[in-house]
Amino acid sequence: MRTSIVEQLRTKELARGQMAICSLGQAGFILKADDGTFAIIDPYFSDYCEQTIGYSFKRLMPCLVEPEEVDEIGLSAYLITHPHEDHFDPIGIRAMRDTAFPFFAPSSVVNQLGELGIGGDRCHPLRIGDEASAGGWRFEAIFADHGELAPDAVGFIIRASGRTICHMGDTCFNAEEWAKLNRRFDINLLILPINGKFGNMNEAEAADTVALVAPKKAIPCHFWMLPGNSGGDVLEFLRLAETRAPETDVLLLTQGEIYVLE
Ligand SMILES: Nc1ccn([C@@H]2O[C@@H]3COP(=O)(O)O[C@H]3[C@H]2O)c(=O)n1
Repeated sequence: MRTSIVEQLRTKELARGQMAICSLGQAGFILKADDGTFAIIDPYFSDYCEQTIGYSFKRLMPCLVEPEEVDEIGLSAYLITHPHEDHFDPIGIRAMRDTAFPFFAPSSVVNQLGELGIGGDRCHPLRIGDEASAGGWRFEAIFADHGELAPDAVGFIIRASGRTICHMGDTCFNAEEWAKLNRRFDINLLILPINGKFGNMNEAEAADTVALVAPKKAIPCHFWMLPGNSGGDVLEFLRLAETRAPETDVLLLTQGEIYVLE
């Protein structure tokens, strides 16, 4: 029998300075730090999008990690970039039994967490520029522009194991803001959308983003999950990013793949 992804992550030995990154599909990732602690960002566990929007948002890839399995690893933090169904999954959150970890998210999400009965003491509303921490993890909410669809959307700088990750959330292209990220942070890994839908960057804009932010490594996301809201030509992204950002190592993760960031 195949070892579950959560068990693979739980037993993964990390040397000092390493961080494990596991893609859950769409914009979801589980992160493990070198002290053995975990954070999760934007996991889409259920079929909530299909239930609320219809078949154009039916998930094409099965859920690889159940919320109940995430309970077993004892999260340090749960991050949500904005309230859309494929990033903030109330079915998945309701299924979790672990009530010890805090949520970090924009106010619109925190309000909805309240409606799910998740108390204010566990919820930390963040606006662009706000910083927070949980155990050995440090977070900063950064610029994202998802337009009127999600006016308080954010991205996140995530720090642990001495590494700096940037998850851009859902956002359009903004050269000025990306140059600011480059000036402010030495980013080990950039995670960015390439789907080109609902205002998000497409593959060419995402490749330009990698060039402007100049991270050491980059991973595309938001493709191959929901027919109406994934997309983006991933091969074209890889080709363009390799040409336009030759200093950056651009990686393609399968859903469920665990990558160890050095
Ligand atoms: N018919 C639709 C189409 C889209 N949507 C939501 O719009 C969001 C745009 O960006 P996203 O965050 O990737 O998720 C989309 C849907 O939640 C929606 O709620 N109904």
